[in-house]
Amino acid sequence: MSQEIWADVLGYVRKNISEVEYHTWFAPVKNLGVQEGSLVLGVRNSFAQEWFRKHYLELLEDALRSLGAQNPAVSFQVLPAVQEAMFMPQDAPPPPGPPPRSPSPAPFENRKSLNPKYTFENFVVGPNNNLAHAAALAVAESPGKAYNPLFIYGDVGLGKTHLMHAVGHYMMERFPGKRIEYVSTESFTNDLINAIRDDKMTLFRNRYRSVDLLLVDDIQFLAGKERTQEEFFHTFNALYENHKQIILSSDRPPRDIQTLEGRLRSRFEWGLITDIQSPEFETRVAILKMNAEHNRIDIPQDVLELIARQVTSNIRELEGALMRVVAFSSLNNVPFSRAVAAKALSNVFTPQEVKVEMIDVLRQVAAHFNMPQDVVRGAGRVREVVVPRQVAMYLIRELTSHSLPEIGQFFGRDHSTVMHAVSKVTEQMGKDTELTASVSSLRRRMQGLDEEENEA
Ligand SMILES: Nc1ncnc2c1ncn2[C@@H]1O[C@H](COP(=O)(O)OP(=O)(O)OP(=O)(O)O)[C@@H](O)[C@H]1O
Repeated sequence: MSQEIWADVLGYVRKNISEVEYHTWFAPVKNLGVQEGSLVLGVRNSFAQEWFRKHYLELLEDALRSLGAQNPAVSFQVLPAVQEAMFMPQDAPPPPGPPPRSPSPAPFENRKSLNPKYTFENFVVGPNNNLAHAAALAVAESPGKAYNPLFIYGDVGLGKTHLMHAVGHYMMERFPGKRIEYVSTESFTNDLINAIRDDKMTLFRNRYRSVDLLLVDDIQFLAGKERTQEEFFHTFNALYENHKQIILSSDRPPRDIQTLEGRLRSRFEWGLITDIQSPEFETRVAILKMNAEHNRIDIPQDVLELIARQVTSNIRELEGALMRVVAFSSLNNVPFSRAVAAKALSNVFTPQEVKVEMIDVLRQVAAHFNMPQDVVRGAGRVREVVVPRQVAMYLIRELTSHSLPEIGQFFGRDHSTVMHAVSKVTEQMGKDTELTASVSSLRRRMQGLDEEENEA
């Protein structure tokens, strides 16, 4: 997780200093993770340590602030000499900026590889995308036979590229040795331009016409490019006639792509056209959950739900929001809660008022005292149970607007029991240090970071 934070920090730094400075100082830094809210950076020697403290501390703190850290803290550690000697560039997190290019024969600089994350296993199926998913799976199982071409369209960030790559991965596993080419329409166009310029058209044609699976992203960008359309038309025909699979993605259906030649449009309609819509709430939560599990982040369901309510249309943004919340909580060293999530996202989205519910309080109190919720809410009369129950009643009274009888009902008691609990805890506050600490930490947790929120 701290790798994401570090990548964001580097992105920020890079925008604010020269390239030379960046490569001299920042490229060799090793991210040692976030410890107690402080970003720990490994540097090569004590000279570098001093230099960072003097020249870059503020910049790094600003970078953390931009990620939501309230009291940004950065510390430096000199790496042991051995580690330094072994400290090869590949140890460093991927630098921000364009992704490294995979080796490709000149003049085709634009060959892209499949993203390892974009597999069928990592794709959450919901009512918004189940047809596209089923079609992609069918194509992966019988390439060139099920639907050819498969045309997937939908708005930005909804999983079109993910599905295309999933077919690629599936085919690679099932049919090793098959040639798979993934290209954006822009890259296809650039390759064509380069091939024409360098007189390498035969190479270009061989490359695209000899594949078993051709994945072309953002085909809407063919609009208005006559020469590219012409070339793509021949590529398409060559592959189609040889029963090779073609999958195209676009932000709109073929009929809405302006200035697309009729013969291409009709070919795009030969196979199956399927769309992906914005995910509904449950699918968004499922996507967040899967993401969290993948990154081994233990984040409560209600926090995921809050994030899913904030970001409704674009899955890339949804994932970004989760990362923001995770970064925020780790940089400020506070546990996840709905209030923390709302705070982390308040710069990006309209702040949501987070109302504390009785059930939230019960859940947190039960977790704090390491006890099942039913027991806290139940009828037990031993002290181990009575204290947490009284604390829960006290905090509900303080943090929600429920009346005494309502709270009583929630616990299956009458209002006088609640009143007694509230005065009992009030009386003990300040005297019983353990209880005081428990109440304060629970309050903090439910209210977000600090007391000032109580007044808000
Ligand atoms: N159903 C899903 N389950 C899990 N992750 C998903 C799903 N749909 C999309 N994503 C994730 O959302 C992000 C954006 O998806 P992707 O890049 O495939 O979108 P796109 O539709 O191709 O967008 P663009 O039009 O910008 O190219 C990716 O990280 C992808 O893994």
